[in-house]
Amino acid sequence: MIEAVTSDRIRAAEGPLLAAGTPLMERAAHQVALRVADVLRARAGAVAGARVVVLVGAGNNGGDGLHAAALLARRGARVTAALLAERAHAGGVAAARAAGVRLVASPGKDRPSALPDVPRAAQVAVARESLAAHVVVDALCGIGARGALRGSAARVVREINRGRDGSDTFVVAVDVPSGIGVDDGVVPGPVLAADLVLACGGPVAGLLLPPAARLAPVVEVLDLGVDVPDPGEQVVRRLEDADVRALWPVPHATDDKYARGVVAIVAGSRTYPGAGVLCAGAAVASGAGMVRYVGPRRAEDLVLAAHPEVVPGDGRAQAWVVGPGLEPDDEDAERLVRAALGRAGAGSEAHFAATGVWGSGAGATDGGVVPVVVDAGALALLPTRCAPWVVLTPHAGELARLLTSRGRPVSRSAVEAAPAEHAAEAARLTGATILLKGATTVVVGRGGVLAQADAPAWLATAGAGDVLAGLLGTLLAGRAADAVRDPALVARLAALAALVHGRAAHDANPGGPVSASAVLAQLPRTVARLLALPA
Ligand SMILES: NC(=O)C1=CN([C@@H]2O[C@H](COP(=O)(O)OP(=O)(O)OC[C@H]3O[C@@H](n4cnc5c(N)ncnc54)[C@H](O)[C@@H]3O)[C@@H](O)[C@H]2O)[C@@H](O)CC1
Ligand SMILES: Nc1ncnc2c1ncn2[C@@H]1O[C@H](COP(=O)(O)OP(=O)(O)O)[C@@H](O)[C@H]1O
Ligand SMILES: [K+]
Repeated sequence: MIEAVTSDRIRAAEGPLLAAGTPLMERAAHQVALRVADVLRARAGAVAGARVVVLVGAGNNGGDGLHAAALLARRGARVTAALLAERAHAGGVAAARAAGVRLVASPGKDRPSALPDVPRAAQVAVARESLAAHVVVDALCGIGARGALRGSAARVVREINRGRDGSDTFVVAVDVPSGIGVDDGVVPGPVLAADLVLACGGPVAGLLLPPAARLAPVVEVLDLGVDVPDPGEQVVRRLEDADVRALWPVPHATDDKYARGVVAIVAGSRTYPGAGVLCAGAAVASGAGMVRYVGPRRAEDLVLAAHPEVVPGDGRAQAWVVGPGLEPDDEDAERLVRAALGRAGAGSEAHFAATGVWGSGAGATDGGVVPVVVDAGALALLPTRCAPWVVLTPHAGELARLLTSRGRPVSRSAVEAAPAEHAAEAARLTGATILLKGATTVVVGRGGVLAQADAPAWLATAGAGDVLAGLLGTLLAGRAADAVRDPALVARLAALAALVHGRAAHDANPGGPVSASAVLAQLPRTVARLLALPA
């Protein structure tokens, strides 16, 4: 599991070390130079003679970049450092100059009036040189960044981005891709997408959160000897493949189908029967003890034809999945959804306030409270407050509608610009655990925030969400008693579903298109592969 914290935690952890004179910048620069050298060897054959451009900002992030530039120049790389702010780290400039780094001082705020035409030309020259380099090091700003990139830095990044399509420039970002919201993952202006991020001491939350996460697909942590104390809930987590085994409900030798967990599904309609087929199929394929299906006759016939192990009709279950492919104004479906939501229990928060525990967990196996996954059409049927083992699985448009219906009018694009913030708002307003789908899926529940970026973009295809809902139903049914006792587990299981869903999409056809049915068919093998990994 990767844990990322807010930037103030990193600063607090670094403070005492810096006060004691620990050379953190030298350590960071040394490790950045080592990793850039690895990349240069892979891309240019050798460090000596390889071309590197370091984009340097005003603060210590720029200092890291300049010291790394000096180390690379001493190993024979041809390094240009472009100073793109009105000042630069003095020690770093001296080290770079002494090592033979070519320093390009962009005309910053202090110079434009003297040299009216040069700024633009200099910016274009730096961008051109960057696009021709073997590696560009982004050391414009790190955790000290506030708001969108400004000034020359912003203009050079825009210029590079304009030429980047079709160029194979490899960008190494020091600490973060400069200009992302380091704590909230927003992308308020131009940012250079990184191929590799070298996080100094520990990753900040913004690296894992959408939309910034897509600009930081590979994050490596540089060990600077900085110990970040337990951040409590001020943390963003990402499950990794090695976490699957500890969380997955693997059957015991003595289990029967009921002990393993029954999932009941209310999905599919006369108009959208396929949603029922995909959702029920995913619950079967991910290993439910038994799957029940309740829906209109045509959908039921199709579900049973595709998955004869599904049991038609209502009945006891350890988890419910409601909503995929339901039609609005279908009174039968609405009644079933409300009944399922009723089984999750609404008075749970009062119980928690009175006792300090969420539930006994007993209900999950004796017909009492059970987890419920609420997707698509059922999102409009929520009670005022939900228990945290109710998991809502909206995409951005559905979350916008949900928030708007609760008196927080917001557009889909606003949700997409700040997914974690809006998911947290929905969790506060409803009490439920929120799984907000997207290229990076964000889960907000008790115990904090998780962000998973495991899926190829090919997964953005009709029906993929129905598969995810069925898969999550199986996980919640398999661990229903634990989930009701410990709602932090609910959020982890939701993130686990997103991880396995994304991996199955990849495994089904690496690098190429996948259908929702192909993801479903791949689930058993992907689960087996992940369970075989060492924890
Ligand atoms: N605290 C430390 O001594 C260490 C810090 N390290 C590095 O130092 C970084 C933090 O350094 P700083 O606190 O100096 O801050 P940064 O270097 O991250 O950024 C602050 C500087 O960037 C400018 N800036 C802020 N927002 C900007 C924007 N939107 N557009 C353009 N310029 C902007 C500010 O004017 C300021 O000069 C870390 O991210 C890490 O890379 C590492 O060297 C390890 C040790
Ligand atoms: N760009 C993307 N990259 C990777 N996965 C994506 C991307 N966009 C969406 N997804 C995933 O694809 C699935 C789409 O689900 P959803 O929108 O509910 O589709 P449907 O309602 O048709 O089933 C979700 O799991 C989502 O996280
Ligand atoms: K940076």
